Amino acid sequence: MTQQNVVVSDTKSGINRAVTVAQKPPTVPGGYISYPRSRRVLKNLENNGEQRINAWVDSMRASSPTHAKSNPSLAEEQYKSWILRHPSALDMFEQIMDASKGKQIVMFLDYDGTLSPIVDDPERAFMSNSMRKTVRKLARCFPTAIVTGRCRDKVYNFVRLAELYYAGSHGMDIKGPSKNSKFFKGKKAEEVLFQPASEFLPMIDEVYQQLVEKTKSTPGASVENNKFCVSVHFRCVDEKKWGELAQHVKSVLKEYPKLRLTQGRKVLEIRPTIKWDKGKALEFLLASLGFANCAEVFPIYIGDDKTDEDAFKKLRDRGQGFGILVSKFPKDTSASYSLQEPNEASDGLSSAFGGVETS
Ligand SMILES: O=P(O)(O)OC[C@H]1O[C@H](O[C@H]2O[C@H](CO)[C@@H](O)[C@H](O)[C@H]2O)[C@H](O)[C@@H](O)[C@@H]1O
Repeated sequence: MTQQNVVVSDTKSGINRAVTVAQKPPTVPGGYISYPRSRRVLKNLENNGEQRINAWVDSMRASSPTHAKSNPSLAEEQYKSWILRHPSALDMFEQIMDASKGKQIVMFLDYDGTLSPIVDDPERAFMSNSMRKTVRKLARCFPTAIVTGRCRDKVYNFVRLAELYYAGSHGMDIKGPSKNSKFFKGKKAEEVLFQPASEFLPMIDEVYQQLVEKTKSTPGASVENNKFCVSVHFRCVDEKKWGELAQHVKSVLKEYPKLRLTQGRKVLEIRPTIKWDKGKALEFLLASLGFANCAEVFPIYIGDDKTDEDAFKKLRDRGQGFGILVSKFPKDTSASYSLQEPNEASDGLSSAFGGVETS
């Protein structure tokens, strides 16, 4: 990423600033466990071509709950051993609170699959009122950010809380709350707008149009324009057609070496090749809040899919705070803890932080 691509009102936040590891992760059972992660970034399609697309389709099949259900006893065994390594955040509440004592908690929340349940129609992934209440409560206590693959405006329309930070398009579109946020008053934090991929906008629009055209012939496929990235949805496509749809995506992308593919839940996401992801967005937001080199911060990131792993990993590398993966099924993850579903996340957050005194 070059300096001229950056639009940032907080020049002190240091996008490229090194962050020191100031503290060890909490030593509770199931704390940071290092797992070899399957490669999820399908980069440079021209070179990696066929095999990678096939590997992605295979991995999507393998991680589909339908396949887990085909061998329930094996699935149960695997889950038991996984949950020992990634215990429920609800059960570990006291340990988590102990580890965060005396530190400033900063909350990072993914949207789809974390704050809202996964549904077939991405336009109808609404957040419940009780979840909104919980997030509002959280934001009164801690700086809170939504970090999502969605376009920032769209996710704002779902969440409708002005007091939050929003990092849309996988962190390529970050906007902070207005200056009257309580976390700005007399503090180091500054208002922020950050769009490191703005030069890609025309290219993304072009690719979006082409993908819409190319995928028309695949029943159930849909394409979503997330401003700095594009999602091609597989959820409503017959599994037998996944390979074909992935080939369509590949055929469009081969003309755009400056774009790359990542994988989410039954979705392929097309985004600029800049070195930016949810982990970098987390780091950027911490720096914007004045916590770049601070040992007294305790970031908590809750997310459900592969793109959230960059943030989980960032926390592990910083040795601060922890990640919570929302999943009913065992997944290779750098998160420390787990929650089963968005409802659990709502209940957990509400009971965990509902009574916490604001600083
Ligand atoms: O980073 P996230 O907030 O998790 O966003 C990632 C993608 O989420 C959305 O897709 C997912 O949720 C849809 C609605 O429940 C579901 O239909 C789809 O299968 C999931 O992949 C969103 O529509 C995508 O654009 C985001 O990239």
